[in-house]
Order: sequence, then structure tokens, then C-alpha cells
Amino acid sequence: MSVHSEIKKITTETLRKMKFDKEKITMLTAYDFTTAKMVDAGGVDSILIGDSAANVMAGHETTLPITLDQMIYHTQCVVRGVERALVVADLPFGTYQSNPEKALDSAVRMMKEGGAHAIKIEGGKEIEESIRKIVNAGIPVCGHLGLTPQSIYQFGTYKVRAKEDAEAEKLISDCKLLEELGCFAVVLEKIPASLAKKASESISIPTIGIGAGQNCDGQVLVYHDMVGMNQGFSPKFLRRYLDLYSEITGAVSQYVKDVKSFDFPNDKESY
Ligand SMILES: Nc1nc(=O)c2c([nH]1)NC[C@@H]1CN(c3ccc(C(=O)N[C@@H](CCC(=O)O)C(=O)O)cc3)CN21
Ligand SMILES: CC(C)C(=O)C(=O)O
Ligand SMILES: [Mg+2]
Repeated sequence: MSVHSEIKKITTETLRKMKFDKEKITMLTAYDFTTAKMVDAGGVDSILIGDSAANVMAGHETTLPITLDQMIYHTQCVVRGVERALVVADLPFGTYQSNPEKALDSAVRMMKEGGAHAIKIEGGKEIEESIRKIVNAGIPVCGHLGLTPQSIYQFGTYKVRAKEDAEAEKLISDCKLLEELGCFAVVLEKIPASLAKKASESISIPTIGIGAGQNCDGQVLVYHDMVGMNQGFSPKFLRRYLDLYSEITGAVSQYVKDVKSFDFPNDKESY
């Protein structure tokens, strides 16, 4: 059961209104049914099936290797656990950049087979036609600008983006373009807080920040990072709410001890 006695489903229109009302938007990732249920019950407004599943679920170095079929599978699992939140799914690398027809096919598969409520894609001007095509098909699109991890081999590092004027100006014009194209929101990843503030004030669709400061209209984090399961990952922007890595390894080692010492199972735990 959700914490909300009467469940009102969040839509892209709800998010738009939240920006208007200056109510912050919250988003977390989930890649599976059980996690999605807990994240939804905790009351987030939106759940993202991030292509960070490539890192967190599959152990890859980058987000590039994950396939559309794998993202669809994660999305199907998440959708079954969600009652309230808006479910947004990343289109993975290589499934929308090449041409608008392919982009639409990928987005349609994500909606039809995955059951997502919306899709997210990385980039601005470069993928204008793909965004137009997907939006025109009636599919809600979330943009993603700044540190776009699918371009990591072009960037070379995960450092803050758009510190230089040229990149900052392009980011603002891309934000305006995404709004014009009909995107319902835009994720801003690892950019200066002052630039994210300017971007948020330049457009009427919500900005959702990760490493982009206070003044975005919402915030997003990777669930595994914020519950402290991802021990090696400590960027400055991350706030850890739990230390689940220690909790879980502690529980596992206690279980090992209990079995080895003939403590588990005891009579009450046997038939
Ligand atoms: N688990 C996880 N969490 C994320 O937030 C995340 C992913 N995976 N995968 C996809 C992208 C990649 N993102 C990243 C990846 C690396 C850094 C990072 O290492 N930052 C460090 C070092 C940057 C550097 O100076 O090279 C930092 O201190 O911020 C930040 C965000 C955010 N996304
Ligand atoms: C970090 C968020 C915004 C993302 O794109 C992902 O988890 O893949
Ligand atoms: Mg992503």
C-alpha cells in the first residue's frame, strides 16, 4: 500500500503545475518491482528507469552497453510496482541518435512493451528532429542536458559541464528549444548552480537537477547511491540517507555465522 490513502496519479501536467506553484519535484531511479514499490510508497513524484541500470544493475563502466530490450525489461518490472509516481524511462545509447524514425520506433517500444508513461533522451539541438517526431506521436519526452553520460567518450571526464560561456549559452538555448519542441521537463546534470538557476528561470517546463544546485524545480538521485548501497561512488552532489552497504554486508555475515554455528535454523524455524 502507498502512504497516500487516496492515490492521485502524477502526470506530466501535475509536474507542470508544481513548477507553477513552486512546489519542488522529487525523482528517484528504480530498476525493479520491489524497489519501485518502496520508492513509490515513500512518495516520490516520479520514478526514472535510468540507463544507469547499466552501471548499478549490470556492473558496466558506462551507460553505453545497455540495450533497449534490457531497458524495456527493467521498465516492465518497475511499472508493476508503481501506483502513484510518473514512470519515466531512459532510451539507451544508440536507439534515438541516428534518425527520427528509429527514435520514434524506440520510444513506441518503450511505451507499448515497457509500459512507461514517458521517455527521456539526452541532448538538445542535435536530436531536435527525433524529439519532434516522438512528441508528435503523443509520447511525453523529458530532455537531459549538461553532463549527458551517453557522451562520456566525447567529454572524457565526469567533471562539471558548461563552465565556459559557449557551452553555457548552448545549454540555455537547448533548454528553450526543448520547451518549444514540447518536452514536459528537462534533467540538468552536473552544471554550475548559477547556470541551472538561469535555465530554470528561462523556461516554463520544470528542470530536474542532479548536481545542479538548489534552484532547479526538482531533484533526482540514483536510488542505490542515496541509500548508500554504492560504496565507491561519492560525488559531491550525493547525499546518503542510509548506509545500506554496511547494513546488508553485516546481515549477511551474521547469517553466515548463525548457519555455521548451528544457530539457524532453530526448532521454531523448522517443521
Ligand atoms: N550510480 C550511478 N549514479 C549516478 O548518479 C549516475 C550513474 N550511476 N550512471 C549514469 C550517470 C553518470 N553520473 C555520474 C558519473 C560519475 C560522476 C563522478 O564520478 N563524479 C565525481 C568525479 C568527477 C571527476 O572529477 O572526474 C565527482 O566527484 O563528482 C558523477 C556523475 C550520474 N549518473
Ligand atoms: C542520473 C539520472 C538523471 C539518469 O539519467 C540515470 O539514472 O540514468
Ligand atoms: Mg540516464
